[in-house]
Order: sequence, then C-alpha cells, then structure tokens
Amino acid sequence: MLIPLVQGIRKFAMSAAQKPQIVFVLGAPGSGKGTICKNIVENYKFIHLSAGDLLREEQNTEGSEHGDMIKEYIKLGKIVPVEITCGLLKKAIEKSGASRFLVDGFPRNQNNLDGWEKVMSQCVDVKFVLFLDCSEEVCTERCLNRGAQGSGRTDDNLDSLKKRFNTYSNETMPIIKYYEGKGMVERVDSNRTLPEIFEDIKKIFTPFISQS
Ligand SMILES: Nc1ncnc2c1ncn2[C@@H]1O[C@H](COP(=O)(O)OP(=O)(O)O)[C@@H](O)[C@H]1O
Ligand SMILES: O=c1ccn([C@@H]2O[C@H](COP(=O)(O)OP(=O)(O)O)[C@@H](O)[C@H]2O)c(=O)[nH]1
Ligand SMILES: [Mg+2]
Repeated sequence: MLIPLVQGIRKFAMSAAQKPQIVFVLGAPGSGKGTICKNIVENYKFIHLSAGDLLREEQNTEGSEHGDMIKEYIKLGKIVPVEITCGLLKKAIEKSGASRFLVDGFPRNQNNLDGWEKVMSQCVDVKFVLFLDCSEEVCTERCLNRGAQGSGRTDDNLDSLKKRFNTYSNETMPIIKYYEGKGMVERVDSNRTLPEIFEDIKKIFTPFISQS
C-alpha cells in the first residue's frame, strides 16, 4: 500500500513543479513593457507573450470573427473581453510547452483578472508582477515617437493615447494595487535609461531564476 501512496505523492509533487511559471508585466502604454521583455528573454529563459501583439495578430487573421471588434477596441483604448485575450494566451502557452512566460500587458482590468483566474489558475503558477512605473509625459512622448518611427499602430496618436491613459488609470492601476496588496509586485522606475532599468531587472530576475 505504501509504494503506490509514495508514487502518488511524487506524481503530485512533480505535476505542481511542472506548472508553467508566469510573470505579468504591467505599466502604462509606452512604459517599456515590450522593450524590457525582449531584454529579459535575451538573458533569462522566458517566452515573451504580448497580449497586444496577439490581439493585433488575431485582428489581421483572415476570417477571424473578432477582427473588427479588436480593431475598434484598440483604436479607442478599450480592453477587449477576456474570453478573446485569455483564449489567445492559453493557446500560445499550450503550444509553446515552455516552463516560464512573460505575459506582457495583461491582466488590464477586473474582467481580465476574473477570466484568467477562472480558466488558468489551476494550470499555471503566477509568480509576481513586474510593474514598470513611468510618468504619463515620458510615456506619451515615447508612444508618439514610436508612431513617428512607423510603428503602423492605429493607437500611437494623441487622441487614442488620452483614452489609453484613462483606461490605464481607471482599470489597470486597480489590478496592480490588487497584486501589491498580495505582496506580489516588483516595481521598477522605467522613466530612466535602458541600462539603468536593466540593472534593476537583473536584481529581480537573477535571484528569482536561481530560487525557482
Ligand atoms: N527606457 C527607455 N528609454 C527610451 N526609450 C524607450 C525606453 N523604453 C522603451 N523605449 C521606447 O519607447 C517606445 C515604447 O516602448 P515599448 O517597449 O513598446 O513600450 P510598451 O510595450 O510599454 O508600450 C519604443 O519606441 C521603445 O523603443
Ligand atoms: O490584454 C489586453 C492587451 C491589450 N489590449 C488592447 O490592445 C491595446 C494595445 O495594447 P499593447 O499592450 O500592445 O499596448 P502598449 O501598452 O504596449 O503600448 C490596448 O490599448 C487595448 O485596446 C486589450 O484589450 N487587452
Ligand atoms: Mg507593448
């Protein structure tokens, strides 16, 4: 009787250890989420999943039933219903089969958080939230520059940016606060230069990787 029990425990322990680890990366539009995720991926074994990129890809997929809706939401800086975004993230996580993911730009509101917890909480392990804290002035300038440099995005203009910042303050900040209350937020001042930010990133990710 003892052997099957030990085997059972071992099997359980293994499956818990094998759950993919998730780090959410949040911050205002232009705070540097995509840029910093790229840097992390170059230095640590993570897969970068940008919720915004996945939505833009879906929007451009011929025959997608959600394409028009996503287009409209992005231009207005509104948050797409979680069923769509979480579905895309889940598919990408499962397809990749990797063990660590940076989920960039999600969860952005309560609907995102509720939907994620309902579908994902059993099968992944959210480790912490990397919060890139950056002023609205700096972020606006960076997004306008990104637009001027040919990002091709429909939302890198002043009109959409105002709406995106509203959404960020009213809907995303409460999610960051929620995780802060759980002691799960690593805050980095991303107003600074990239080398300065990367120094802080190293201080967060090197111990995390060696402990996990
Ligand atoms: N620390 C930084 N200093 C200067 N420019 C930056 C910095 N971080 C990002 N950028 C630039 O600002 C723009 C927005 O960065 P991005 O990583 O796309 O932010 P987000 O994904 O948060 O919108 C990009 O053009 C990027 O090259
Ligand atoms: O989980 C998400 C992520 C993005 N978006 C939409 O996609 C836009 C662009 O998001 P992205 O993260 O690419 O912008 P960034 O903050 O990186 O500039 C947002 O304003 C939203 O309209 C969304 O609805 N849900
Ligand atoms: Mg981005």
